[in-house]
Amino acid sequence: MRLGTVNATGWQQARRYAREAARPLPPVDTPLADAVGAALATPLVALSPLPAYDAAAMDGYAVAGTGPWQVTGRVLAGDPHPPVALLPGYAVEIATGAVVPRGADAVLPYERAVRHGRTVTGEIAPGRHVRRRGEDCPAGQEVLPAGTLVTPVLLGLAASLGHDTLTVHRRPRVGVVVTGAELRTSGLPAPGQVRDAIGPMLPGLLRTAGAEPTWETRVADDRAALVAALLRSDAEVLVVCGATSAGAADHLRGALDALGADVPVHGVACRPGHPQLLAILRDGRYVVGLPGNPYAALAAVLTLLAPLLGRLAGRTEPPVLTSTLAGPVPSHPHDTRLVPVLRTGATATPLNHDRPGSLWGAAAADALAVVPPGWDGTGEVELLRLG
Ligand SMILES: Nc1nc2c(c(=O)[nH]1)N[C@H]1C(S)=C(S)[C@@H](COP(=O)(O)OP(=O)(O)OC[C@H]3O[C@@H](n4cnc5c(N)ncnc54)[C@H](O)[C@@H]3O)O[C@H]1N2
Ligand code: MOO
Repeated sequence: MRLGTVNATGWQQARRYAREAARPLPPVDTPLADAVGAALATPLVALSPLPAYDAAAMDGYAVAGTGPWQVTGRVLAGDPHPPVALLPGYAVEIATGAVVPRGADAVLPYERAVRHGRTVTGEIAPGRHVRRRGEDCPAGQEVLPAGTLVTPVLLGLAASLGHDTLTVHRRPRVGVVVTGAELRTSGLPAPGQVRDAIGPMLPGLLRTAGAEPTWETRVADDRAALVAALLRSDAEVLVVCGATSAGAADHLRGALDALGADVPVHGVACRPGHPQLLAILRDGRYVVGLPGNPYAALAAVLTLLAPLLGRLAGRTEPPVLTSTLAGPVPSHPHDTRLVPVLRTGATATPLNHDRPGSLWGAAAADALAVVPPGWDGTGEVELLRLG
C-alpha cells in the first residue's frame, strides 16, 4: 500500500465507497425509549386512528341541533363509559379531549356561550371544535418511510399512533483503538506529550452518526498490539486513531497487510485528512483509519466513517445541504478542502483556526464547507452538518 496524493481517492468518490461498502444491519424490535438515534427498518404505520375518537377541541358544551339547548350533564376526558347520545335541543358540558356524544353537531366554547340555569345559547357552525376520529391520520396509514431517523419527536408520534416498540435497524457497534505513545488523557501535557483530543470527541460523533460506541482501547505504537486489537470481534466497525501515515511508528497499514485486509480507500484527496483509510477485514468487519491530527480525524469521521455508519444503521442518506460562502476561501489545486463555517441566514461564514492539529475552528462551527479542487469562489458549496 502506498500513501500519498497520487493514489488518493477523490473526496466524493471516497464517501460513496464508504456508504456502498455496507448493508443495513438486521431489524430489531426496540422499546420506544431505547429507539432514539436508530433508523426505522419498516415504515411507521398508524395502529390507531388519530384522533382515536371524536374529541372535543375546546372546553364548553357539546350541542345537538339548534339552540337554545338544555344541559343534561358533563363529559370529561378519560371518562370510562361513552357518553349517552344527544338529542336535538340538548347539550352536555364537555372538556377538551373528552368523547363527543353521538348526535352532537359542534362544541360551543364557554367564552361564546351564555348560560342561564340549565339552558345555554350561542352561535355555532356545524362541526366546529370537534376533532373527528381519524381526521389527522386514519388507522393503517403509512406516516413515515423506512430509513427515517428516530428522533424524540418521532417517539411522541409513534406513541400517539399506538406503538410500544419500533422496528429499527440494529446500531453498528464500534470499537475505538487510540494509538500514540505521546498521548495522555488528563492534565497538562509535559514536553513531548499531547492531550488525546480524538478519544473525547468520538463517542458523541459516533452516536450522532447512528452507532453505539462499545469499547475503547489504547495501544502502544506497535504492530503486533495493533493486530491484536483489530482481532477483537465484538464490533462491526473498528476505528483506529493515528498510525495512518508513513512514519516509523505508524503501523496501521502494516497491520492491515498482515491481516490480509481489503483496502478500498487508502487515502483521500482532501485537506486535512488525506491519510484516512477504509479497510474491510476478511470476516467482513470494517476498519476506518483516522489521521492523528485531531481536525484531520474529524474530517475523516465526516468523510468515511459517518457514511459507513449511516448505511449500517439503515439511515436514509440525508439531503445535500449547500450554501454560498461569505468570505474568500482559497481552494487547493488537486484536493478537496474541508473548512469550518458558521451558518448565518442564507450564507456560511468561514472560520479561522482550521489547521490539521487544531479543533478550535471546528468547535466554533456548525458545518464544514466542502471546497472542491480548483474552486473559483463562485456559486454554492456542499456543507457537512456538525452535530
Ligand atoms: N511522510 C509523510 N508524513 C506524513 C504524511 C504523509 O503523507 N507523509 N501525512 C501527514 C498528515 S497529513 C497527517 S494528518 C499525519 C497523520 O499521522 P498519523 O495518522 O500516522 O498519526 P500520528 O503520526 O500518530 O500523529 C500525527 C499527529 O497527531 C497527533 N495525535 C495523534 N493522535 C492524537 C490524538 N488522539 N489526539 C491529539 N493528537 C493526536 C500526534 O501527536 C502527531 O502530532 O501524518 C503526517 N505525516
Ligand atoms: O491531512 Mo493531515 O490529515 O493534514 O493533517
